[in-house]
Amino acid sequence: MAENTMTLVLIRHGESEWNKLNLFTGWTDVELTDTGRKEAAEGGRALKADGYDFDICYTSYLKRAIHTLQIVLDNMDRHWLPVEKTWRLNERHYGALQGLNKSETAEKYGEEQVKIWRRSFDVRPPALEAGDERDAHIQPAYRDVDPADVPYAECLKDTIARAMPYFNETILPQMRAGKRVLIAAHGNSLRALVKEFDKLSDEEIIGVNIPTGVPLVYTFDQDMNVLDKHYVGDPATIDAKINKVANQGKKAQ
Ligand SMILES: O=C(O)[C@H](O)COP(=O)(O)O
Repeated sequence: MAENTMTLVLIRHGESEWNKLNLFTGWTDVELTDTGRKEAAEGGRALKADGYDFDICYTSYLKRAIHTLQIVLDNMDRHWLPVEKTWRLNERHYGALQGLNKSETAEKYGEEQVKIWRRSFDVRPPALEAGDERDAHIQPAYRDVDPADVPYAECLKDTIARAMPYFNETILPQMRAGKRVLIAAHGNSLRALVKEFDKLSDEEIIGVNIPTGVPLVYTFDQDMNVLDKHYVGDPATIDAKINKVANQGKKAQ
């Protein structure tokens, strides 16, 4: 790649306890499973084996992404890298669906409705009520966030509206200054970035599913045109993981 290109690596957290149980998670702060920790370690080892290195890392306020990043850095022997955490890279807020099983929700409301809640660009899932125990307004992690910015439910459009300003104002200047950036985040906060990077239409983004724990490498020119984009790892394994995510909203067989 030419010298004035910028490299950015995205990684979705490894399998979480609620991915394993197939529950809508959103801002619920659940831990990685052993499988998730292994996925993160494999992601870190694959990056190191392919010669990647980083100068600065970003992650969300949610421990499944934070721990994924720590495991990746552990496997790259890069514990000392600066890490900035922001709620703006949190998973899309799944509102009142948080805690419900995706297949059971498809049995109850139909697969089409679940697909709309999971993948539509601008239809929000049902909102949480203020004061619900799942309401982020009453959680310590968000005590310094303007309450007006803390959602009760988000569609992808909302996630883009809170993630992209952070990307453009905080992350992109680092990239332009020549820093190699790693972002550990979530299925839908990464879909938000991918939609913008790849200039996908509201329809095209519906078909995009991000696998757990697999590094996704972007190379941009200085105008943020994508010069290259590829996952690091075995293509068949990655395809199987992508299909698994796509099928999580189907009724149980
Ligand atoms: O929040 C969740 O449930 C997952 O992290 C992403 O879920 P999705 O693939 O159903 O949107």
